[in-house]
Amino acid sequence: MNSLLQGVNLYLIGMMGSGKSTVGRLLAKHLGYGFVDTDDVIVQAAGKSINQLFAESGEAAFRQLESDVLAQVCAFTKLTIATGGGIVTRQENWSYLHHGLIVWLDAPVELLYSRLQEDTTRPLLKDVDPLGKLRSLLEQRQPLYSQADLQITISAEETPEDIANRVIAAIPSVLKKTVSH
Ligand SMILES: Nc1ncnc2c1ncn2[C@@H]1O[C@H](COP(=O)(O)OP(=O)(O)O)[C@@H](O)[C@H]1O
Ligand SMILES: O=C(O)C1=C[C@@H](OP(=O)(O)O)[C@@H](O)[C@H](O)C1
Repeated sequence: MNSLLQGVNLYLIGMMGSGKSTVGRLLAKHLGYGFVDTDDVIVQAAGKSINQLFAESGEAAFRQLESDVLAQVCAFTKLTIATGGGIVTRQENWSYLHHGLIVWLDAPVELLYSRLQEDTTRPLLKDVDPLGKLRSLLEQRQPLYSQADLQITISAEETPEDIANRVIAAIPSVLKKTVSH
């Protein structure tokens, strides 16, 4: 385990497609941590896909489930947690996120779009203009994502392993900052 983190959870935030689940799994392995994807927990608990939940119960109901899952996950330590892209939009979620170290995977919308073009599992992208939708979501959420402890700006050339290594390398500097505040 990364002794500097001392079991503190790592929360990955960022837009859909930024790589939270992919990089999160690698980070968990590197840190000797468990891995949780809040979307997966919601799907398992509800017995429905995210698309079904949005269609049948609406986004507000999904957001409530998301907050419930986050609250439960926070009770554990030694976890890397890939959150859903919209988790930052509820103020109450921030008190949970701040239990751990918050890492923002910041990827350009064009890269998100290229990764999610063929994807049918993100209900918010079922839009006549999915690229425009990604742009407007990022514009709304950027001030929220920027409240993360650590911002990792991602380029198209980087592999998930490169990004995970960069997060690990940056952790000591963030911990120092947190202590000196
Ligand atoms: N660094 C990367 N390079 C290439 N493809 C990636 C990278 N990170 C993620 N992907 C791909 O992009 C898509 C979205 O990644 P995912 O981890 O599900 O993002 P998120 O959890 O943030 O929505 C997946 O198909 C994944 O394989
Ligand atoms: O950005 C969002 O509001 C959402 C992102 C998705 O998670 P990922 O960021 O893991 O794709 C999922 O929670 C849902 O489709 C809503």
